[in-house]
Amino acid sequence: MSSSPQAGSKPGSPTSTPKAGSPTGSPPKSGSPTPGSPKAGSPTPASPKSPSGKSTPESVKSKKSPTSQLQKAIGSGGFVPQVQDEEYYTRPDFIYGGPFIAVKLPSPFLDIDTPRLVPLQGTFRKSFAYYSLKERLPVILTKIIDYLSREKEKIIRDQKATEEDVVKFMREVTKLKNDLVTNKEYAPLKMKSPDTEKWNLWIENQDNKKYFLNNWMFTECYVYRRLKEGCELTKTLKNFDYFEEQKRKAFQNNIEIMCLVADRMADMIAVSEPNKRKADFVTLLKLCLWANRCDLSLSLGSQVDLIQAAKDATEKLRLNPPPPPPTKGKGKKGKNAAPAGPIIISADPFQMIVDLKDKTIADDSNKIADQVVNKAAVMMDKVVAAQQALAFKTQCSCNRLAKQQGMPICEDPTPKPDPDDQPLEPPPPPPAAEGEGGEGAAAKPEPPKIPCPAKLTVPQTVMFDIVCDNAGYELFADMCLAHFLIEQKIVQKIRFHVKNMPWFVSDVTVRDFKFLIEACCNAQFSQPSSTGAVEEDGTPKVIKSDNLKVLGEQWKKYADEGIFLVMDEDFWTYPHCFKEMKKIDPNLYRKLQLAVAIMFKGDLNYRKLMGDVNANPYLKLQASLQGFLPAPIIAVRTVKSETICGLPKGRWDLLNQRDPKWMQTGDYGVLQWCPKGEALKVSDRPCIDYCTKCFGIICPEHLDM
Ligand SMILES: O=P(O)(O)OC[C@@]1(O)O[C@H](CO)[C@@H](O)[C@@H]1O
Repeated sequence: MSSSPQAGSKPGSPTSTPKAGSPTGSPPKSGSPTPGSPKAGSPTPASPKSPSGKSTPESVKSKKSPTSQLQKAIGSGGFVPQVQDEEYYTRPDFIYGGPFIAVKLPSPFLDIDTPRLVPLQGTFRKSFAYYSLKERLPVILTKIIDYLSREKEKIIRDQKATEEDVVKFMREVTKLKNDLVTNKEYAPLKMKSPDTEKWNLWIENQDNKKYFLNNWMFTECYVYRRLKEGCELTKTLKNFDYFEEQKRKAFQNNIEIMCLVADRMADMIAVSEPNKRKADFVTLLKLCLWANRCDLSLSLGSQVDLIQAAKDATEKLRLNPPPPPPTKGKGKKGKNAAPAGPIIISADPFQMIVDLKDKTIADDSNKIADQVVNKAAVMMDKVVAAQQALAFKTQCSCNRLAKQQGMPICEDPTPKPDPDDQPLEPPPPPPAAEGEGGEGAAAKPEPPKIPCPAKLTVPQTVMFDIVCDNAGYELFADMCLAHFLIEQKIVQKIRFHVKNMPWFVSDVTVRDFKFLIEACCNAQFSQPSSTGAVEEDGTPKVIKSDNLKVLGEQWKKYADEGIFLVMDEDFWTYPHCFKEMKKIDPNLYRKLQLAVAIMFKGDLNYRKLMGDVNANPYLKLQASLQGFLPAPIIAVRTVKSETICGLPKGRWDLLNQRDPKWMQTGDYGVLQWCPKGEALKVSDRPCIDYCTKCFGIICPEHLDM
């Protein structure tokens, strides 16, 4: 039997998840034994090749014998189901009076790519989601188990942890991996943490609770949240970052590239005429784009060495040169021709930008540079005007707004002085200042003038936001852009949004942010160039970290002064796409509305912008955002999953013809711009601090707005 659906089977609606795999509509039953379940957790060497040429560990391969037994049972007509598919095919059913026999059930897995506008899911066996859940994520988990076992003593020493806790965490990861590869249902979180109830409710509300059969976004985020829970369940590993060692190595591996960039920064931040300033802005945007290749989750935790990667890419091009552009008409290159591309990819980060020009398949960088500068100038005028006119509304209205919303009014829990304890004689009034009322007039202390966040419609400073992706070189590149925007006086503050837990292997946490600044300050690198840079006399150039240290020192100052602000709001590690932010976290949405523009970095953020569906590649970015318009948006990402928008007509089809897996490699990039942002109005709900630090009298000061 073949489980492949009809080729032309209709995709679901953009919002509805297709009832995966159950043509009858009923969800497949679980709980029956899964033949040939892989032995979870056995740390494993790599083996079979993935679509992108990566290898898979032994422990996640389907075992030969059960699969071939199964193949016998179902006949050889269809594809051989993978381990986690099997329970749907052969559930032992008891026939009254007879033996247990295998019963064929319809498979929930479809042998197709993700249909257009349908959420990315492990259900679609030709998709990167399926491949990622089956091959990538188990390897990432196996590597944690390997690391815990290999470095146990060091972890105990560094984390001041007990051996018992390391073993406990290892067991949790092993169980998680086993649950994933055998496609179990999500287990609720057990450890009481501030977000536990929310997560358990979200799990409860999923139509399909199985790892492969629910939306890829939910499953992946859930796996990273469960990893964190593995640590929360211990006494001594609560703050342990199991990816930290990999992130630190990644920084070291790319230090030469960072030195090269730092050497150019002095020239870029110096006062310059508008054309040069624009060209530098564009260059830095592209640097940020290609730095997104340094993603340790795509490389399954293997180090991404950019110099080596450039050499590999050159070799790949040599073996598989791009076809020449079609000669249409007078031999002009058609607008949508498959890119011819260069034959050498330089390891020099600035040359790389030029070499990869044809791989930047949507490039709004010029528009971004122009419009961010213009919008920032307009905003600067408003901010200055509001400050001069003292136009910020400082009277707290939160009690009124709470009443209006039908919310309970919050009482200040700080104990009030007991009137019975008051001295009988009131203290004499302080002497009135000159000109301040008549004799005996008590000088009322002036309440501090703090703008009420619920009433802010103009930010207190001009801010540019970066929703960060990976630590190490990618964060370094983001900071270079931030530095440029500050030194060129385009904006006054940069808000870096990072994750509050170890996330997708290499995502930035607050600790990584601080580490990068410290590591730049302390860098001590001096080596002959490995990118082929030479002095005038032809001798290899010695690359040094002097300018990198200068950058580090400046960033430290910025961070101390609040000009660089790092924020790790919970929403970034929720399993939700951004179109849901306004409903789930209106305070964060409101904070973002105060930015002059928000740059979203990386593939995962891009997926969240697209609603994690296989988007229409020819629809404009603004329409693809499905209403998520807190401020003008810049999407910067190397393509590592099957969703994209805003391509010129025909481009997606051409790229697909050439290589159906082109969206999985990270070889292509987009720099896209949506200029529209929703205007910020006075809020109809109390401020973000209501009931914690604000009790309707004075709103606390906000440095992030
Ligand atoms: O966000 P990033 O670092 O650019 O990429 C993260 C990534 O490797 O992980 C995601 C999920 O596994 C994929 O979509 C993507 O390939």
